[in-house]
Order: sequence, then C-alpha cells, then structure tokens
Amino acid sequence: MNDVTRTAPWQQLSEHRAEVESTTLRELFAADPERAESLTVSAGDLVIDYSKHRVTDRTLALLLELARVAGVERQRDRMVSGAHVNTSEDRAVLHTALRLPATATLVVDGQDVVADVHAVLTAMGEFTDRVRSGAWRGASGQPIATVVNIGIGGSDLGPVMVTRALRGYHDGPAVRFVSNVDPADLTAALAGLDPASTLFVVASKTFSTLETLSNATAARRWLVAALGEEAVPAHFVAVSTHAGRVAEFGIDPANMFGFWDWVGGRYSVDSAIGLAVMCAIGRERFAELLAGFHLLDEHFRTAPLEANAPVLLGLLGVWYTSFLGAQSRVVLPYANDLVRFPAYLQQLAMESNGKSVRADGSPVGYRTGEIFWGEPGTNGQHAFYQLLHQGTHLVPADFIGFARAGEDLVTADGVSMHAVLMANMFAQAQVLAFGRSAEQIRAEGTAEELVAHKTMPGNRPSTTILAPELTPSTVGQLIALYEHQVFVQGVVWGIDSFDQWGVELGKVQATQLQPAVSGTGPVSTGDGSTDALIATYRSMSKGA
Ligand SMILES: O=P(O)(O)OC[C@H]1O[C@](O)(CO)[C@@H](O)[C@@H]1O
Repeated sequence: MNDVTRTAPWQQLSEHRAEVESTTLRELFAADPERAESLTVSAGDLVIDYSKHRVTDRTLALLLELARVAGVERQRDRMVSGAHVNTSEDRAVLHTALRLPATATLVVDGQDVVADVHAVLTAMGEFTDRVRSGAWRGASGQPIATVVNIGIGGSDLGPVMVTRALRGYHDGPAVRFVSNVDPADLTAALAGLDPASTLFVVASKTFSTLETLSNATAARRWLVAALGEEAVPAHFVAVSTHAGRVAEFGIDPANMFGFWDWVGGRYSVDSAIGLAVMCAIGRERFAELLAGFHLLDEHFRTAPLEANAPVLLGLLGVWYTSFLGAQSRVVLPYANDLVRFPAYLQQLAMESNGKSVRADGSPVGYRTGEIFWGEPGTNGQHAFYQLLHQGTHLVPADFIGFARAGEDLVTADGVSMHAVLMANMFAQAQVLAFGRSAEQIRAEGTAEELVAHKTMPGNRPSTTILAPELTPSTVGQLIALYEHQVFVQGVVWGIDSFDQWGVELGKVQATQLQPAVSGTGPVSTGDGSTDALIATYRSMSKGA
C-alpha cells in the first residue's frame, strides 16, 4: 500500500507547517479582505465558513493535492457504486444507497439495492402509520402510547440523536431509548409505562449484541409478567439483518424490518434502524430526512474538490491531526435539540478512524482519528470554553447554528432569545480567532498584574456551519456532511474506516470474566490487578 507520507504534498505540508505556525488568523485576515468570502462554501442548505482556520491558500492547495494523490475521488466513486471498500470485512459500503430516490437504480452484485431499500421504507411507513394512527393495537386492544427502542451503538445513537434533534416535529407516540446493560437504564425507561400500550423495537444489526439481547429479554419478561406470553407479537418488533436470530428470540419475522451488511452500524440511522424516528415524526418527515442526506451525498459526489464541503472539512481535520498536533475537535451546536450530536459523532468518527494500521495491515506512521467531544452552546461556554480560549491545547471547533428557531421566546428586554443564542455563537468564534492582546487589555485600564490573566491569545481555529432551520432535511445534511468528512480522512490516512475490530476483544473478555465477577467461578483472570479488583468487588457486594 502506498505510504501517504512519501507523497509530495504530504512532505510539502510538513515543511509548510512552520510558515503557518509563524502567522496568525489576525494577520491572515488583515492581509486578505476577501478571506471570509473566498473561504466560505455552500453545500445543500448549509453555509460553511472555514475562513477562521489556520491555513493559507498554499495550505489549502497542498491539502487538496493530498486528497487527489490519496485517491479521494476514486475511492468515493468506488464506494457509492458498491465496490468492497471495507476491505478487512470484504464488504460494500453503501449507506448513500439508503437515501437514493425511488427513481434511481443501483445494481450491486446483480441486485437492485434501491428497490430493496424502498421496499423496506414502504413496510416501515405502513407499520408506523398504523402505530401513529392507533390502528396497531397492543394485545389487550390498546393503542401504542410509548415506543421503547432497545439497541446500542449505531442502533441507538442515531435514532436517539435524530429523535431528540427533531423534537419540534415529534407528533407520534412517546419514544424512549434503552442501550446500556446497566439495569438502571431499562428500569428508568420503563418507569411509569403501561405494558398494554408499550411497543418495543429491538434494534440490532447482528442480533447478537449482549447489551441489546439482555435488555430485550428483561423487557420481554416485564411484558409477559403483565400480559402473558401470547402478548409478545403485538408488543415486540425487530430491526436486524438476521431473520434467524430474530425468530429464535421469539419475534415474528413478519414484524422484522431488514437491512443489509453493506450498512455499517454507525451509518444506519437512515435504514430500518431509524424505525423509532419514523414512529416519532412519520414517514413524510422521515423522507425529508433522507432527502437531506441525499442532497449532501450529491454535493459530495459532484462538487469539485476545492468547493466540496466534506472534502475541505475532512482535510482540515487531517491538517490539524497529522501536522499541527491537535488531538481533538470540539463540536458546539448552538441548538439545544442537537444535544446528542457530539455523542453521535463520537461513534461515527472514532469507531471509523480510530485505527493505527492501514488497510493492508501496515502501521501508520502518523496520527489518525479525531477525538470528538462537545456540548450545546451556551452550556459549554460556562463549563469548558475557558480551556478553549486560554488553555494550552489546540482544539479546532465546529460551531453549528440556525438562522430561525423552531420556537422563540423573548428576554426581559424583549429581545429574541434565539438572537441572544446566535450572538453568543458568533462572539465565541470571533474571540477564539482574534482574541484580545495584552496592549488592548492594558488600554482598557486593567491593573498590570491582571494583564497576563486577561489576555486572550486568539489564533484558535473554528468552522461555522449555518443552516436556515433545524428540520429533518438539515439534520440529514449535517449527518452526511460529517459521514463524508470521516470518509475523506480515512482515504488520506489509508485506513479502513468501516471496520471496528478494536471493540471485539473487550466483549470476549467481559464474557470470560463474568463467572468470576458473578461469583460462579474462581477469581483467576490472568493478571493481579483484575483479580484484586474482582475480589474486592465480590466482598463489597456481599457486604451490601
Ligand atoms: O446493531 P448491533 O449489531 O447490535 O451492534 C451495535 C454496535 O456494536 C458495534 O458493533 C460495536 O461494538 C457497533 O459498531 C454497532 O453500532
């Protein structure tokens, strides 16, 4: 496999780094009055300002050249046409097919995947229409008041994030989510629910995930205790790629919504895994969500690299991660309903690109993978922004804001609270970039001993993403924007962004430790620390 570090643009970027580090955003803006305009790109309904990044025209030209020599365009085209770009699992990666319009065709291995996708969407639509209208009845004849989605990872984070994001569109039954094998999660989710009006969606691609099967089994017991075994078919449906395991669990495969092994878990909210979302917002709004994804897919597929938002933002992530030493990217949605977006992006980015070998198994000699974290503004401002503004870490930030609020309120002064929110967003990006110098602080009459404390260094990079409103379409656009950034980075770094071998050993080890932990086996796990901890745990749990 080609070593990207041997390519001319990578080597030139390594040398060019010093030039960028010797200048500041303040200087870059002063030198080019057109900078904001020229470094703003539109993608679908999103307007993306990347002018507050520590890049010059040369940096961008070299990064784009890096994308070209790494084969981003070729790999993108291979991915969307169904080539097996997930090489370690020998699978196609076709989440983009999940949002193709019904009129499109995409034949992969002799099968029209678009027809398959739309057949499942139709089945989901018919089912959710019945749940939402009250035509679907529980075993004792009651309509469904609450849908409980049981899943974890991609079978939870996407549905939970999107359902929360589209709170303003939620006109179906209440939806709750259970993911953790911690019994507290299911207990809390079931609190106050009437089994007679509760429907469980067991969402698991493999239908073998311990957490999901444990929670589904416990939920089944809860239901059967109240309504009897014969009530199960009216209260349990499944979303999976494994009909056999679904049937084994006791769910009628007629009540299973399928998808395919070419949909990665973290890329699956737009598949049948989004069933709980569709219950909440209805099939028409779900179609708008998919159309939003597709809009960005088309942008990614067709826009030239220099005007291609996922390409540019993905490359900026490579620049900070592999050349400037950044370890994380903070995501700051100025929309409270995007509260779960940072957690969603954690799985998307970190399970995809948290790899230290290339697709051919050779070790990478550079830093890969971005650590995503964040909180909605303005909450983050009163928690961790201090470190962003004056700390010693380089943390590129993504600000995400909306021009219109779904619903607005006014302050005591009669000002739109949404305008206050957005003023905060613009102010934070400005302060991060341009700071306030010691001279300015002094000129304000600050006591000399406080000048250093109050100085704001600035030169801290950020992207600002503006969308008209938080709608199903813009949520789809945002997700696709990040999916494709992750893809671009994976291609440049030469890694397989679609496997996740690193999560397997922990699962195996937990199963092996279980007898020792639960007291049915000897405490001899192979290392002193784990043995001692389990022994302490066992004696503590007896003491309770
Ligand atoms: O949908 P499943 O098969 O239950 O898997 C859940 C999650 O587990 C993982 O495999 C990680 O363990 C994720 O990639 C996936 O989203």
